[in-house]
Amino acid sequence: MTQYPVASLIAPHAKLIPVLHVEDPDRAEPLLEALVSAGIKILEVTLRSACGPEVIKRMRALGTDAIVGAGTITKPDQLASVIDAGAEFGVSPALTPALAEGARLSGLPFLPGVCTPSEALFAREFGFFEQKFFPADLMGGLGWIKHVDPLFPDLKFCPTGGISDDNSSQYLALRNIFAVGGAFLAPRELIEAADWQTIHKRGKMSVAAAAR
Ligand SMILES: O=C(O)C(=O)C[C@H](O)[C@H](O)COP(=O)(O)O
Repeated sequence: MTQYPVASLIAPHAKLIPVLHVEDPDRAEPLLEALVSAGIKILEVTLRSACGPEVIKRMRALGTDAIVGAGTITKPDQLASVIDAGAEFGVSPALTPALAEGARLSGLPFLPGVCTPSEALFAREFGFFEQKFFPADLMGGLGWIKHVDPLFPDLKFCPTGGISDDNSSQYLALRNIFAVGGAFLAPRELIEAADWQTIHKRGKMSVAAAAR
């Protein structure tokens, strides 16, 4: 069965994926620099804002070794614009047959959102062995991940929703987790305030907390 790997894009030292909401494209460059210099090597620019593709394009143009993906993909017709912008992977909060088919045809490494065992199997049937578990905190957190591990040993998850420095290392200690994601790594308010120093400082603290 075909796989659309995201985990293989992620170096072993880069297991934190900031989920970014950016409303002003001019924030793209300093935001990327603040995160990369803190040790963050992969990030997800969401399509919650209309300028998401532009932010991705500007981040890619900087030529850092950070891996830049697109998040909040909910419709197949959004795939072309993020691929054009240079997104290296895509993430959805949930999955439909049309989105699964679109993602598969696009060839973009893709992380579909799931939150039940049935959804995990549905995504697997489309060839997605790496999945976003969202919203992790509301749907069972660590317990859910531990329950599904023996049932679906071929699946790996990136929990998102309610992840923080207080629990990231507990999630990352589990065999079937390849990364965790979250807005905590660069909250929207700090991006809007252009507070790059705080984003950088917190990023470094988060990298250290995840390695505990
Ligand atoms: O935007 C998307 O595509 C989503 O699926 C939702 C985000 O991943 C979560 O909202 C992040 O959760 P927090 O870190 O708890 O804020």
